[in-house]
Amino acid sequence: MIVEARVPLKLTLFGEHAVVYGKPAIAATISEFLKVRVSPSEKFVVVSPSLNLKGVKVNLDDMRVENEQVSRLLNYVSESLSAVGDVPVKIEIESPVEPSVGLGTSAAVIVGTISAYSSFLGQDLTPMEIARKSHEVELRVQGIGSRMDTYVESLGGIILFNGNKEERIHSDISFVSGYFRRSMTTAEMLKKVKEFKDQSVEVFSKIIDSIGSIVMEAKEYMEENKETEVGRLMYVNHGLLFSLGVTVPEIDEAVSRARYLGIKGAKISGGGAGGSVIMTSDPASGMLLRSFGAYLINSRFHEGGVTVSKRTE
Ligand SMILES: Nc1ncnc2c1ncn2[C@@H]1O[C@H](COP(=O)(O)OP(=O)(O)OP(=O)(O)O)[C@@H](O)[C@H]1O
Ligand SMILES: C[C@@](O)(CCO)CC(=O)[O-]
Ligand SMILES: [Mg+2]
Repeated sequence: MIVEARVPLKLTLFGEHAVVYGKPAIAATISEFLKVRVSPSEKFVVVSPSLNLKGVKVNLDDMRVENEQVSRLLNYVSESLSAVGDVPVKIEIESPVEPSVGLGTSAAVIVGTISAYSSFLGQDLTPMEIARKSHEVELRVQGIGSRMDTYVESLGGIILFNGNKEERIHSDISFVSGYFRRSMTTAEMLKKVKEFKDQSVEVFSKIIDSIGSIVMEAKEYMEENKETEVGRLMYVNHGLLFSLGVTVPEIDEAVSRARYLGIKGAKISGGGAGGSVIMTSDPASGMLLRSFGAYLINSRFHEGGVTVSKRTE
């Protein structure tokens, strides 16, 4: 039997980083999907072409990979497998984007592996059970992190995370999005933000309080389809992420240029240090992102979360 999980990637519309410290945030699943296939095997095997591994040392006695960097990269997969079972399987991961681009690829690998492997073993988990298990794994691997990415990709939709509640939002506002290469992973950026917090407790607290206020205001405007107001808050949210040290020059320049060109809103999206940028939908948005060398993605909202299909060989 082969089991395939199809996981929508996500955009963070508002509130990244502040959400890790208990503030609200809004994330949405989009029409780009990472697939995880599980099939029978005598040993655990992981195949993931988009990881683009170079310079890997292999122990030829048992063909074991001996490389700390590789084991770190595969941590999300291996921890997800051990959270579910110990029957050896082959895992194939097919991603539409490069790893670590601010689109919740880490969460997608976890949600996909947990969904497909549990279904392969005959355990039928509900979307909420998948979300909870996936969050535990992401937190274990990263050390710091909120439930936002794993939950939104398990449950699907545009979701406001507020305290311990998830609230679905409906909005007709659409965004254009692209990504740049990143200089560090979300896990590394989360440590940097934590250092900021430890160095300037009061300033940090005011910044994340402001981000929290932006999120709650943006939620109302999103539901009322007020694009101009949503866009204005995107620029403010971006400015606060700049203050936290999460942005990079190419994204700051693209966001600043977007404002100069009259695009209603633009901001970085996700963990930062490069990664994704979102802009309100405007013919100039796609052109601008392309001119800065971003890879455009399909950011149309997708309603559903992870889905699983089974077929016999
Ligand atoms: N195709 C893949 N195959 C295997 N592992 C992957 C794949 N894509 C991502 N990963 C894992 O996820 C890690 C990237 O996670 P990271 O949180 O930095 O990026 P992201 O989830 O895309 O961004 P964000 O958290 O900001 O949304 C990689 O280092 C790797 O361990
Ligand atoms: C930066 C962050 O807020 C979003 C990453 O997609 C991290 C998290 O919520 O765990
Ligand atoms: Mg991630």
